[in-house]
Amino acid sequence: MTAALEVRHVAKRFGALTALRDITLHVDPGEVLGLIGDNGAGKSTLIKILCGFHRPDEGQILVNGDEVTLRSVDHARSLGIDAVYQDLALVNELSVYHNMFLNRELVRWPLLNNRKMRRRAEEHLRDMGVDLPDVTVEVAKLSGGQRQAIAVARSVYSDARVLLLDEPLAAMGAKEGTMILDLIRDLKQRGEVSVIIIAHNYAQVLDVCDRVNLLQQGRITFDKKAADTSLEELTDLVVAEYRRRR
Ligand SMILES: Nc1ncnc2c1ncn2[C@@H]1O[C@H](COP(=O)(O)OP(=O)(O)OP(=O)(O)O)[C@@H](O)[C@H]1O
Repeated sequence: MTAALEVRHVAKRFGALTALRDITLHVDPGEVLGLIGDNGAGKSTLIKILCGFHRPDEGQILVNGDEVTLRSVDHARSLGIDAVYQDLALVNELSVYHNMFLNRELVRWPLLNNRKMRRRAEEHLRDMGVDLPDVTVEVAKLSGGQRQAIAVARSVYSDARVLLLDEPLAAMGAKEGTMILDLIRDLKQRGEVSVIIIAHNYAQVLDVCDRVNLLQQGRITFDKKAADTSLEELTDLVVAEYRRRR
């Protein structure tokens, strides 16, 4: 199977600091890959390379088997790679549905076609199982989990083929976390989108991911199917690493 996104021997340095050394990984079409690792292991740097924000110093990136140079976040997006960061890039003062259509508003000349955008946003969010009573409400009034869900839904709506989620469950309550996990499960069931997800809660990672990669000091040191590993194994690996570094 040709990977939806593949990384070969990628290295990234920030001055004297080597953040990524020799990263090789892939995510298959429709697969959910969990990326775990200690603080400072390089997870966010890798995601930022994959979404076109940072340029790697070495190595190749392949999208559907074709080597690409990701020139910018917009360029990566045009190739179907979209990242949802912790700060989300939603506009707090705008409504849910305006955020869903940010930069690609539906227009009925000379005005925005608000009715149509509202209806489409409602349909899409309902279709994705995102539970929101009112899409006209300002994003600022929503919870972190609801905002995260909207950001993910917006990326999927924009035809993303590979979704990069940097700690989507961080600082979230149980109910909100469940909504995001359900959303990811739903995406997985449809098999339309590949997901790379950074998370610190290994139980959730095992619950929602097909495969897990561990990043340690800028290297991938572990690659197993979720079904072939366990919470104990993942915890032991990270604890061993922590002990080694102390
Ligand atoms: N823009 C930057 N300039 C300089 N150093 C950076 C930059 N971004 C990241 N680093 C360094 O690169 C290393 C990897 O950082 P990164 O944020 O990728 O780790 P991480 O695994 O995502 O950690 P965390 O789980 O704490 O978010 C760290 O030592 C960090 O200080």
